[in-house]
Amino acid sequence: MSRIIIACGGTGGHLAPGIAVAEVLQERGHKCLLLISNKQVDSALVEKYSHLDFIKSPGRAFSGGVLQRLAFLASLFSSFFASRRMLREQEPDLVLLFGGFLSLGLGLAAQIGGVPVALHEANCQPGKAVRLIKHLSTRVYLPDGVRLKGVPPECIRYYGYPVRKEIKHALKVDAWKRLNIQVPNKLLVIIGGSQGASALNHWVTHNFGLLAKAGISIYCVTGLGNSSASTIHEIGKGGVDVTATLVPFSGQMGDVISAADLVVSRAGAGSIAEIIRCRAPAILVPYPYAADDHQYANALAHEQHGAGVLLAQDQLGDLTSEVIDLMFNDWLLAKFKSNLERLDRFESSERIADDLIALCDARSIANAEKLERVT
Ligand SMILES: CC(=O)N[C@H]1[C@@H](OP(=O)(O)OP(=O)(O)OC[C@H]2O[C@@H](n3ccc(=O)[nH]c3=O)[C@H](O)[C@@H]2O)O[C@H](CO)[C@@H](O)[C@@H]1O
Repeated sequence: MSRIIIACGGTGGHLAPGIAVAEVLQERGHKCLLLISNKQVDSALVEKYSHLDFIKSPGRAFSGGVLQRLAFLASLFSSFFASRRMLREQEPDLVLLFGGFLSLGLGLAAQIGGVPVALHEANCQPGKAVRLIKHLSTRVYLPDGVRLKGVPPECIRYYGYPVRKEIKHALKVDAWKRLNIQVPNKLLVIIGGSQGASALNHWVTHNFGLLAKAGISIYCVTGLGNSSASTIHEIGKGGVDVTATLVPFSGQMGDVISAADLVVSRAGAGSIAEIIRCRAPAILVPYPYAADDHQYANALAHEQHGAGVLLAQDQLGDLTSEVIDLMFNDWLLAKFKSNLERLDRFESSERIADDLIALCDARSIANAEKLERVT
């Protein structure tokens, strides 16, 4: 049995793949400890995974002015020393880092403590933490076609984004039933990533009247703290009741995405991988302030694969007509769906888990041989 510490908190896009890999490792008899942050979104996401072990760690993102940067450095120190203590107590065979601020302290502590580091980058434009830790890593998992300067090719694996096993493509009617919604004609699903997207939420409230007249119901995941759960009613064609359901957070993202005829989403790597898994044609609106514009790179790759459409946030004025055009274009939707099927990396979690186990085994063998030579 190997012991692996997984740093994956801070945002849903890091935490969800950490959970996906931990579940496979645990099923295979290995022990995982998942490092998460104090953020509300982490607590909401882990709620239903009581069979996994989570531990909260201090840490904050590298951003803002001089004071925030000093606070970041202070939190990096405290996370580094907390990680050193944890490594001594847990004696892991390996640490797996999903990027973000929680990865830095643990990555440095692991490197100094002689514990192998594996690193997963989800985005088509690698993030700061990943660029800093890449030199410490024995293994780096990258999205297809992405290069990371300075990492030897033998350390790189292209295994895709691990999607949690409960996120599955479901029949629309079954998903509607489980979400407890009535859809008289078509359903548009809006997802703003794990934090929600206020620009998309505003677009929903200002455009629902028009969409309802075109026969389009809405299910919108607004983000924690952005609104309370509510349902808005409009009268659609033929006097039917058309609804917009708003929920701040969902623990059923597989059903939410599968329920859609069309999705409008931010372009986080996690949402895109789940949109692919659930075969949902999507219009992606990248968050324009994401570090190094990585969401634009993610959305562009998705569009170039013929699996959806990229719409910049400064073109939100065109979104309503885009939605209405695409929603009733069965030919294009079918084309997107067949390309989505082609893009699915079904076995990402399993391949990463197998590879991590092989790395742990190789380390045990090397350690045993070293011990034999000494004695
Ligand atoms: C603003 C920003 O910089 N976001 C980044 C963040 O993603 P962020 O966490 O914003 O979003 P992602 O789309 O990558 O992932 C969201 C994850 O949260 C889950 N979820 C979301 C809402 C909800 O109500 N319930 C729920 O379970 C989704 O199912 C998914 O697994 O990390 C990703 C991975 O590095 C990046 O690609 C994103 O660009």
